[in-house]
Amino acid sequence: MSNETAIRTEDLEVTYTGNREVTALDGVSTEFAENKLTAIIGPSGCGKSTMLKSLNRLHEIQPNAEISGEVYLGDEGIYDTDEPLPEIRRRVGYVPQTPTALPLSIYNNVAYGAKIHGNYSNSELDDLVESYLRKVNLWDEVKDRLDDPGAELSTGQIQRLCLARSLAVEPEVLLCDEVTSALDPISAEQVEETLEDLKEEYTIIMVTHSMDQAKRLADDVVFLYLGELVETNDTRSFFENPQNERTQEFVKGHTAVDYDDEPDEESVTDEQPVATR
Ligand SMILES: Nc1ncnc2c1ncn2[C@@H]1O[C@H](COP(=O)(O)OP(=O)(O)OP(=O)(O)O)[C@@H](O)[C@H]1O
Repeated sequence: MSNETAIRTEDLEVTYTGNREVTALDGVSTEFAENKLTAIIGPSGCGKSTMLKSLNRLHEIQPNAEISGEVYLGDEGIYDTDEPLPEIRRRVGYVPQTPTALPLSIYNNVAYGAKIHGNYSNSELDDLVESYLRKVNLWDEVKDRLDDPGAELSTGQIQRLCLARSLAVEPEVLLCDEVTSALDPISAEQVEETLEDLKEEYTIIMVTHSMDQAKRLADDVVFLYLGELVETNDTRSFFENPQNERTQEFVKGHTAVDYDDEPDEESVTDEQPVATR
């Protein structure tokens, strides 16, 4: 992974306190390359969502989360900083698993963040909305109904609308949290195609439960197990030549699909083991 680093973690540790204390991330140091798509994978409960959310301090919404270590966006720490939290979250956007349209028109769903963060004329906003809807391959489907409520779109269209809304505030990094798992297969494929296009231009970090999706989409892979970083590599090396024994065991159940091939329904298994402590 020799590319420029967009964002990196240093000794990142997240503990959830409460009745049962859980160390969800245990001193993870890793880096995410610029203008690449990196998949965070691992068994259920291994800390994938915690890792993703700590990259823009979203886990702080949970009052029982304690964090140490640092996340560097370029050279700047996002924890030890005077930068306002909304600005950090603009710079590192987040697209959740469940697509939700704001209770606004399709147009204003895209323009919403830009209106808050920028100072655009009406015609500039028109151009911005069109360009981001085009980027997520949604423009042709909605150009004649921009004033309709965003919520009237299909779930898959709403997920692409959410991507457009996140991109319209010009983030440096985009976090995608299982963004296709709530979608039907056709919508999921459309969102995958959109991510495929976007990764040429954006730094995308994606949590996925699907090994096959990671193989299809990701340039690099980060593998977590019980809160620890086990292995990170470019996707082909990771799946074809895993170095760590735990990685070898993890990918063993998913090696029936050829790296470059489309998934074959009979051979695909997206089931993942559950990590045991
Ligand atoms: N708010 C919370 N309070 C207590 N424990 C939590 C909380 N959120 C997550 N955890 C625990 O932290 C660990 C990591 O959870 P996390 O959701 O990051 O894992 P994950 O790999 O994304 O899981 P999954 O694949 O099932 O979505 C798990 O043991 C989980 O039970």
